[in-house]
Amino acid sequence: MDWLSPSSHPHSTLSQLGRTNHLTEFVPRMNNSTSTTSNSGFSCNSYAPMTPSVMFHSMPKKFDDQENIPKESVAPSPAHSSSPISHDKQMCSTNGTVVLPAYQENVGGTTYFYQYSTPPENNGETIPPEPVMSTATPASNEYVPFPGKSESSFFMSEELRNDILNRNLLSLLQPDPSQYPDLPQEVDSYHELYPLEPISNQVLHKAHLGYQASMYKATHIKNGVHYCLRRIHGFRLQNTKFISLVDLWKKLDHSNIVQLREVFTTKAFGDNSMVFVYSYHPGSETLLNKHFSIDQPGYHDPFSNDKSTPMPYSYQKTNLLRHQQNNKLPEPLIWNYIIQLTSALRVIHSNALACRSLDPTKIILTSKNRLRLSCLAVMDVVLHDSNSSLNHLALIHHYQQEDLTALGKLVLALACKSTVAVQRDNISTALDIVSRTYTIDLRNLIMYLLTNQRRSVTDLMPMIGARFYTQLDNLHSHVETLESEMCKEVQNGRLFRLMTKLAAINERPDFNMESTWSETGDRYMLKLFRDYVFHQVTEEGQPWIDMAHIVQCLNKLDVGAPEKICLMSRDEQSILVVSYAELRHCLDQSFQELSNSSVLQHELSVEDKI
Ligand SMILES: Nc1ncnc2c1ncn2[C@@H]1O[C@H](COP(=O)(O)OP(=O)(O)OP(=O)(O)O)[C@@H](O)[C@H]1O
Repeated sequence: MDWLSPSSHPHSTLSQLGRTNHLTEFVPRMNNSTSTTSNSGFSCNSYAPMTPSVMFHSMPKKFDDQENIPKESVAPSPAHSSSPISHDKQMCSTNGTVVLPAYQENVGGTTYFYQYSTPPENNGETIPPEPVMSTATPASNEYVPFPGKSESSFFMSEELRNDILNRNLLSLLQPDPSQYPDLPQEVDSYHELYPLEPISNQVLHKAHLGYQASMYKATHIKNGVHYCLRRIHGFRLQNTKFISLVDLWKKLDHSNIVQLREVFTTKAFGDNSMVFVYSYHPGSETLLNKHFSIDQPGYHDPFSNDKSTPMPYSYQKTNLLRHQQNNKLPEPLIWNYIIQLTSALRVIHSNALACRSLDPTKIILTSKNRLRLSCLAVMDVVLHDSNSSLNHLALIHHYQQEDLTALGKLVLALACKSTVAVQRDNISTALDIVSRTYTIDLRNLIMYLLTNQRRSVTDLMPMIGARFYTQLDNLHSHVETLESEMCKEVQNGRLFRLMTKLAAINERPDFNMESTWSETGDRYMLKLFRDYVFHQVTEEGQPWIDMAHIVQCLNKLDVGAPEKICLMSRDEQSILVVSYAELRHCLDQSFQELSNSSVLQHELSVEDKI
């Protein structure tokens, strides 16, 4: 550490400086003498008297950027003289680094210490004070802000950020007790139930299961993780033979499947309910809602024409085709869904299970068209037929074939943007429309799935063909984008830890009953550094906030760069020339001191290691 003091005697030691009347604010640590051995090769204790009116500005560019050095600060003046400290051409080496000789300059009573950025070429005694204000690293290391650099480039993209924040928000939603007075406080190991859809009072609302069902977000009491509960109302358990199937489902972990966590019965809702617990994917919407919802502006099912005004068939078909041309889903999106659906079915079928609920209401989508099957195991439990004469394997094969038929209908419905298109009467028209508006491959896939022959999900792979590569490529690109976004946040996390340490130390009112702890020694330097980083002002005294400066300084502190900066006390009575390496050392020591005394010592020391 090199430091300049306005009113101390040259060549006095640090301890002497600590005692000087003019330096009431700054009390350097005695044991800093080793760390203050400057690796610049000149005496860290050198200083010269100056008047408080020294032309020092805390604007970093004035010290970092030679181009921007204020002329009045360095221009020769009557009070301006320079005197080399070291005329020795031989360079000093500290900690293995070669350091250049330094010289000092007196500007208006303040002594500045400079270091040559290149070795002096002449053998002369006096080294001219040419590269002025170079107290630090070579200019090539300097941050030069370029106009196009916006603050957002320090953080993840707005779109991704909003997506994550939105999902966090949804995860944290709490129910309003007055709105849902009947909701139990606790259901088995879960609490904070929040309905994911309006609770219907119509008993047969969920007729496809034969039972009423409702969905809730809930929090696990012990681990705080959010889950999705699917409650089947009024379900009386007849036997427990399905348990082996539930165990198989629980083991199924796949990116296109909402994982089943557990199944239990409960009377917490005031009836006999069966509850299926799944992973929670905030912000999901069903495939039905996304592509077939009449709530969407401009959507109407082209196949559901007004039966009261019958029209000629040819007219209907022309209308359908016209509608299709304007509203059809892009074919790559349909193949994207097909790949994800077949991927899920493939893993389900290969585990001797069947989905049995391949329906647009039971497929959920999250951002970037991520698709998941969301209602697995429910059919196996609710419609479990323990008296069936067919053996289990034969039943599963039968259900798997039904899955493939359901897949064919689903793809046809997507291609026609109509759930009515898959009704028996409409299928041939729908297929005709698909042939006219999509590739033959899509039609062949649908035809294959809707035939009565024995089919297998693996047979679909050749039909998908090279589209797998496109999908894979898109995924890789997406992963790379996310990784680069994450990189920024990793850097931000690193700086956050650094700032946490700084904030824990700076202006600490008392530590171990020592009221001046944070105002003295290492901590005082850190306080001045905090001002240097965050409290810059312009010459007119206006706040000067530059994210690039803040990030750059913190990064240099983090790596302990050898570069030196000038820190000035607020009363302009003390100026320190100190390297980031020394500041880093101060930070580590001070934080160590704090964490050693902390009641949460363990956590802090873990944090410190990061
Ligand atoms: N695992 C999950 N995580 C988050 N949200 C989910 C999850 N599963 C379903 N949802 C959401 O819960 C809501 C209700 O889902 P559900 O499966 O009951 O669909 P639905 O359209 O209401 O079907 P139904 O016609 O059977 O009522 C939907 O908005 C869906 O997006």
